[in-house]
Amino acid sequence: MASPPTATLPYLIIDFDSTFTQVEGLDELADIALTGDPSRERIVGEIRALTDLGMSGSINFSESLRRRLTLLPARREHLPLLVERLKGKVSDSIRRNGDFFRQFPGRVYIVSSGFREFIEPVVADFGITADYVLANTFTYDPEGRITGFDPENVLSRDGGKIEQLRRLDLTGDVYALGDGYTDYQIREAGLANRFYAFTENVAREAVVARADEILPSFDEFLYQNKLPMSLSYPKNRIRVLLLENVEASAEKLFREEGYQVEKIAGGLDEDELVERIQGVSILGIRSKTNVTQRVLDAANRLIAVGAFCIGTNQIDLTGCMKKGVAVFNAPFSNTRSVVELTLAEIIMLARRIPEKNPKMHQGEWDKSANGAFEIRGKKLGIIGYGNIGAQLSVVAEAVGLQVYYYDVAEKLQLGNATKCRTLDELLQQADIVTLHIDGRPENKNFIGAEHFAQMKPGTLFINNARGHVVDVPALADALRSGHLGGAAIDVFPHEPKTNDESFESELRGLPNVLLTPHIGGSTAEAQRNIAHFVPERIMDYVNSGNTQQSVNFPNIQLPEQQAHRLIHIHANVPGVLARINNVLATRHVNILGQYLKTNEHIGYVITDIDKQYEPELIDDLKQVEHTIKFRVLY
Ligand SMILES: NC(=O)C1=CN([C@@H]2O[C@H](COP(=O)(O)OP(=O)(O)OC[C@H]3O[C@@H](n4cnc5c(N)ncnc54)[C@H](O)[C@@H]3O)[C@@H](O)[C@H]2O)C=CC1
Ligand SMILES: O=C(O)CCC(=O)C(=O)O
Repeated sequence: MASPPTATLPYLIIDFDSTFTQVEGLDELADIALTGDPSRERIVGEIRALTDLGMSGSINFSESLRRRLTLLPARREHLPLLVERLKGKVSDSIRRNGDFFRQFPGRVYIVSSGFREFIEPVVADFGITADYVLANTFTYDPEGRITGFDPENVLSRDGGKIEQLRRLDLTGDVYALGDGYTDYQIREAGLANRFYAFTENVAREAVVARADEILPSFDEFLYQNKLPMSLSYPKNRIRVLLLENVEASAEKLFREEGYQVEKIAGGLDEDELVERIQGVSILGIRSKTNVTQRVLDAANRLIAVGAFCIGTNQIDLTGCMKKGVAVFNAPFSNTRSVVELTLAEIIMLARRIPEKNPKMHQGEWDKSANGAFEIRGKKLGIIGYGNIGAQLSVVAEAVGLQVYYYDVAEKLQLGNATKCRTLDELLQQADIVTLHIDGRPENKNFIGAEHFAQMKPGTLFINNARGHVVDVPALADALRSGHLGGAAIDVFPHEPKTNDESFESELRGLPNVLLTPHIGGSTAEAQRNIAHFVPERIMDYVNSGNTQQSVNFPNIQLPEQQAHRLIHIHANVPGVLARINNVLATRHVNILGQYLKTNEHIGYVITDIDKQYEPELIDDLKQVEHTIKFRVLY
């Protein structure tokens, strides 16, 4: 059996407000009762502040409760609405582990200073019956208005939870879980062996400081106590490191799933990353951080790298693969942004705006048509007809450019675009040359002096792809000599790691040259798209093993998981699958489904098996020769 033993569960005393649910019941009740009332925000705010003072131990609990209820204009008919709302706000990790509560009837008590009227129906969905809910009760006037609380109920008093626990007189181990000071007091009074500060929704300093353990999620409690849980590993133990100012929603998405996230504004150089990578399971970068073999050697827990951009040339993809690290990028999230910038640059260069704009700022009025032309009917040469090149082709035709393109790969010709069989053919006829090739190492200095020489005099040149694909000194020469009519460059072989570093390049100060700080993909839309796309791919990989869209792993889109899933990454040598299946057969494991895909370096096998298996199976599988990484998903 994979599931740990269940007999020895201690009694769990779990708080309700901000622990079982994400919110405080009375705050929500006030919010419902005051719908449409102009003073709603103020009163709810005052109630929240009083809740906080009571929970952190700053004022007496009974005073906090009394003052809140005085402010609360709620009625009996608001309660069903509150229950509905609270059912949707059960803490994520509690909801995830609903089966745990159903498995242990009689061992879990909800002890709360909140009110039975809304607690009972919420916890009933988890198999916790009314007998195991210890909470306050409201009092009402004849019209159904809530007037206060039953003063006879022990939980309405200061020290109420302690007294309630005394009366319960539980024998054996008792663990208290909650976010409030009164939950800690149960332990302080010697009525619980341990107090766990539950911080998934709120972390109160005074409470956390006194806890035996801090629980960022209920998964962590189950994991620490070797109790059956819905996840194979608590997410709060998985560290995510996000560099280079990745847009905020990425952090939010990871945090919502319970991951531990650290963010750094700039990029890190190799030495810095080597130091920071220890213990990190998921690394998020953009174009400036290099994931080298040295970084991979220092990475002891890395399972995935997210490139929050298109390019992945900054990552040693093969090195990652051989270490069982899956890499994901956002292959089209900023495509349109680069296309729009390129089109704008074509027009700006054609009108010599890079020269005219600074003059205007210096008070110089230089009205002339010299060297300025319309783009209509001009020949645009696109080198690299991938996602960006092809989309630019469509947009450029719409504004009257004649498109010529060159690509090493066979590409679908869009609209009226003309395919060039060789690079020379394109260079010799284009009025504007724009680069959209990828940054693979073989493309280093792809465009050099001999290519600039082949371009027509006055050609405009654009590089929004990667800095190292152009020989920059040769470009500077071609601009200085006046052979090129202008250039727009967004990417450079050496880019500052942060906005605090200065930008050095021999392109600075050259005429009709538009320089931008690698902002082709830096739009709100692109960053938002990327910040969703990449975390979703990575979390799907962590949760289900799905490698669809990975840039270095064999792509497998897996069906929904059946029972337990074994994820095995191994060196692609003959016989590994046979060995895996041999182990499964020897341990009499029933296979429900199996999926295998390989590439030149690794094999990726996913096996769905019945939940019932001997725990030794896992060690056996880890020991299969040529295993790189192995994990189990529940
Ligand atoms: N400036 C910025 O902020 C951004 C830059 N980029 C860069 O733009 C470039 C293009 O991106 P996508 O179109 O999404 O990539 P893609 O992979 O879809 O297209 C690249 C195309 O270039 C072709 N190619 C590669 N080497 C070539 C060569 N030597 N000669 C001719 N064709 C060659 C490939 O066959 C492919 O069709 C990448 O380098 C990417 O990193 C992407 C997004 C933002
Ligand atoms: O915005 C970034 O960080 C990099 C954009 C880029 O070059 C890419 O997506 O490949």
